[in-house]
Amino acid sequence: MKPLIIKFGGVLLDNKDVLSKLFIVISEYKKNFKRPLIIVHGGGSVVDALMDRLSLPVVRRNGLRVTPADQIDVIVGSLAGSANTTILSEAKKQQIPSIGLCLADGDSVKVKQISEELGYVGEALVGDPSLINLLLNNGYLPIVSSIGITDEGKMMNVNADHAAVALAKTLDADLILLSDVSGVLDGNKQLIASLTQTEADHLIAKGIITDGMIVKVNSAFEAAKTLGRPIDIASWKESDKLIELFNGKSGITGTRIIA
Ligand SMILES: Nc1ncnc2c1ncn2[C@@H]1O[C@H](COP(=O)(O)OP(=O)(O)O)[C@@H](O)[C@H]1O
Ligand SMILES: CC(=O)N[C@@H](CCC(=O)OP(=O)(O)O)C(=O)O
Repeated sequence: MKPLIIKFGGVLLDNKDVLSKLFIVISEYKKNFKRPLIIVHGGGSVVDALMDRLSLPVVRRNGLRVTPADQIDVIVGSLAGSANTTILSEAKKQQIPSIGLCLADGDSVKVKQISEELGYVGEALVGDPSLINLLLNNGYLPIVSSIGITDEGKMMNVNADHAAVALAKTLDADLILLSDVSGVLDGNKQLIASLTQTEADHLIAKGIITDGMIVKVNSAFEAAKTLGRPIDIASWKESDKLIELFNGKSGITGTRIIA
């Protein structure tokens, strides 16, 4: 059975109760279904809060955080440090054997600087599956932050949806993108059950899909095309539906992205 990557981030990391509930579901899933799981996480809102406390500016271009040299250390501390360890703590509470990693560990996802303008922001590329497969074969749950390192040894901030897609390609894994919304919403804030690239392009052009959701939808199409299967975007809030979602059942919840 293919491994499953569950990606989450955003305000979930500020919400310990919901994060705890999600880990109860993950623990149940691990006990009942022998499928290897991997978590990839972001934590953009945790970084935003830290930037605010440090009076550092937050600038995003096309959904990506501009990351100057004087911010990369605090972003690494926030994502690969506190966000990663917060998630690890929830796994430990559920007695799930787990390990905190970043994209550079085992060269699992390769990273290349995107442009001088964006600063220390990395493009996520297919890497080496060996380390994560070794951990999965030994029963560990890898919890991977979206911090990477270039071949030249520069730390990079990677959008966590991009990171999750690159890791899914590396491991030939299934992928679910969990967020703080029930899925992709239309102009009347109603959930869209499934989306093709043409429909999505139209909603982006009309300004109905904006900001981080543009990155998420485009990442999902990229993954769906390469992996040859649909990708679900759903909410981490709907814990009662997640097991079925993890098992690939359609029409349960969220938006199904179809290449
Ligand atoms: N059409 C849309 N449907 C749903 N969410 C949207 C849409 N357009 C923009 N968004 C915004 O995208 C956000 C999710 O993207 P993002 O904040 O990057 O999520 P995450 O942190 O989970 O990766 C939602 O909270 C919402 O504010
Ligand atoms: C380059 C870039 O934009 N990096 C993101 C990484 C975190 C992330 O993607 O977090 P979510 O999954 O919560 O959105 C950032 O700094 O916010």
